[in-house]
Amino acid sequence: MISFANAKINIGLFVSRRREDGYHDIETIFYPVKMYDVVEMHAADSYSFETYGIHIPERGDNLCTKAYHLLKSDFPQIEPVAIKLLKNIPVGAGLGGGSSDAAFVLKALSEWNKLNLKAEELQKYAAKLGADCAFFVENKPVFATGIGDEFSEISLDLSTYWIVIVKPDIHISTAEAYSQVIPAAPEVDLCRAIKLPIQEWKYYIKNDFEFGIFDKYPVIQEIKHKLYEKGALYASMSGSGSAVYGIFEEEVNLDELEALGKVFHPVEL
Ligand SMILES: C[C@](O)(CO)[C@H](O)COP(=O)(O)OP(=O)(O)OC[C@H]1O[C@@H](n2ccc(N)nc2=O)[C@H](O)[C@@H]1O
Ligand SMILES: Nc1ncnc2c1ncn2[C@@H]1O[C@H](COP(=O)(O)OP(=O)(O)OP(=O)(O)O)[C@@H](O)[C@H]1O
Repeated sequence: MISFANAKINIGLFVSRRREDGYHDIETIFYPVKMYDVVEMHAADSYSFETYGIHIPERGDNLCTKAYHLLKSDFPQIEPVAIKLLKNIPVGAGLGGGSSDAAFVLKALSEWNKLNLKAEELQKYAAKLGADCAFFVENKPVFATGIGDEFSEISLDLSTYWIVIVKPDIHISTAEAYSQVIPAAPEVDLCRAIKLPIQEWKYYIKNDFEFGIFDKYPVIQEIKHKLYEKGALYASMSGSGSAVYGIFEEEVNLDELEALGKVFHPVEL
């Protein structure tokens, strides 16, 4: 079984409160983008996991492996599988790649083993693997609250725009990024702001991580400025960075940006 695990961008991100458990309450909009990791699953005698493509810095088990064991602990009937992951989504980028891989493993295991798990059940498992992970179960544009795992659907379609993602050679740890934000009540109602024309978003929709991250890594801010110079209607860092996206009315030449980071053009498969 092959799954194509897509990335996400955050449109606006307010960090409102530090919780007792060390996590933070946030308000953000998650929007799926057409940039994919490939997760291949084969029947096997015992569980195994291999990665190809972009190198993933080791930090314990891969999220795909954690997803497999998490579901297997509740459903012992799950057959062993060999998972091969082709990693294309940059890591430490704020694009949610690892979370997406894990969510797609949960969905594939449920389907393959005919567990018939509903979206809400899969979301509960996903939330145990990472705050971002639950979003990828339904994978639709949503307004997210809580630690980023409570959703209300929104109507937002950017399919007629040209989205570009620029990833500088900087790996940002999500935990470290959160530790440097001072939480504050959101200044703006994101659900209302998102209904404004896109060229007005820049006046209202901001990402609270940008302030601290731009200070530490000025090149990320430079990328954002360049995207505006090139005509972006809206540009922002995604999640805790380091990737920055731009939303354009139409395709433009961004060769100049290659000097600052790798330029990705999300496309239909
Ligand atoms: C920055 C975002 O990408 C925005 O969508 C997410 O909030 C990050 O979600 P994620 O990568 O799935 O995060 P996790 O793997 O669950 O957590 C990594 C670390 O980030 C911090 N963290 C994460 C999410 C959150 N709402 N508050 C936090 O403080 C915690 O220190 C946690 O130990
Ligand atoms: N399948 C995976 N893909 C990517 N990273 C993984 C995976 N499994 C485990 N990880 C670990 O997660 C780390 C990346 O997580 P991190 O939250 O910092 O960044 P991210 O990929 O940009 O995601 P996010 O958008 O959630 O911030 C990696 O350094 C790696 O140690």
